[in-house]
Amino acid sequence: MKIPRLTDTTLRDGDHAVSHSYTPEQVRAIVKELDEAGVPVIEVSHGAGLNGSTIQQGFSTHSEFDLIQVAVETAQQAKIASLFVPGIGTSSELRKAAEIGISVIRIAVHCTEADVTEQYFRLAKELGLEAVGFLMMSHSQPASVLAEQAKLMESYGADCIYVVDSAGALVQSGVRERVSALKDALSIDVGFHAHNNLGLAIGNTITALEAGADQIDGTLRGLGAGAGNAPTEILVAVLNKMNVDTGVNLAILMDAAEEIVAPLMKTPIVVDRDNLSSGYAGVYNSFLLHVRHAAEKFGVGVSEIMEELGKRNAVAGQEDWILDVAVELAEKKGLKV
Ligand SMILES: C[C@H](O)CC(=O)C(=O)O
Ligand SMILES: [Mn+2]
Repeated sequence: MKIPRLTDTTLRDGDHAVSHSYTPEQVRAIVKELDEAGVPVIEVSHGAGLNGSTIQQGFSTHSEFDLIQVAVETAQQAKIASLFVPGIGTSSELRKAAEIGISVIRIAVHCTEADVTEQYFRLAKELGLEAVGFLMMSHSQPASVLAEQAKLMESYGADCIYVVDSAGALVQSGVRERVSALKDALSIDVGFHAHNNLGLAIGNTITALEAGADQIDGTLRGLGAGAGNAPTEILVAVLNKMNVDTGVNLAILMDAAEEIVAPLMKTPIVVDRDNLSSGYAGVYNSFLLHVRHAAEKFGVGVSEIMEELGKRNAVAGQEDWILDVAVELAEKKGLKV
């Protein structure tokens, strides 16, 4: 197995889990440790990507550009990345992040919408950025469709394409099929981004590497949307045991996870009924907190809402469906709405 490039997204995927409340001091502390540990890429931005601080996606406590600035100033060796979702972010935010000093932009779309990314890949290359394609909700399409979408992004100038298990819905055979299909179709790197809704984030990430993935994601303590991601410190420990030396210092990661990130978590990230029902139904992890609020407001179950959203194949940007489903379920039960 080749040595993968590791991206830590505690300060982006984890932003969902802390309800977009990261402070400059927290960003400085986490970047310092990840950088000293030798993590090559650190992703920092609103959980929904640049310009994500909105009523729909959740307002940030601090300007993401201030947080990105802190990260760029703190990192000595690590590249700083940001996420970009067309339709949430615009070219001006992409330019601003490049001016601040990010080196990598990860352009994320639903896995059938690659065609809307062309202008942003072109702009990213014009700005001298490494450009990574993020095919979100990759469980929802067969490997052949993902390969077609990935080839489109490659033609636009992408340097790597990720299979993104946004719902944590993939089992290992599904990971293997998708990563292998992209490896066969592309001449650029392939990555994998896991969520842990079925308790498979580590296993799926190792399966992705065995299928040829070149890049993988993790978050300290697994701090990410919903059921969280593959914990970076566990990934490095497992890879060490497999004699795959990422060059990342495990002890520093373990201390950072234990002493900096864990205290930020209001509740530990576990695969509870909410997260399991979400992954089982194939619902986007960043819907979780919105679904919990709607379930409480209308007196219906989280898992009931998740099951219905899964049936409707809700995708990023359709957070408004959460309220519709909650109201319909409450009305069916004869509850006051
Ligand atoms: C915008 C999403 O949070 C990107 C991501 O991390 C995922 O789809 O998973
Ligand atoms: Mn994610």
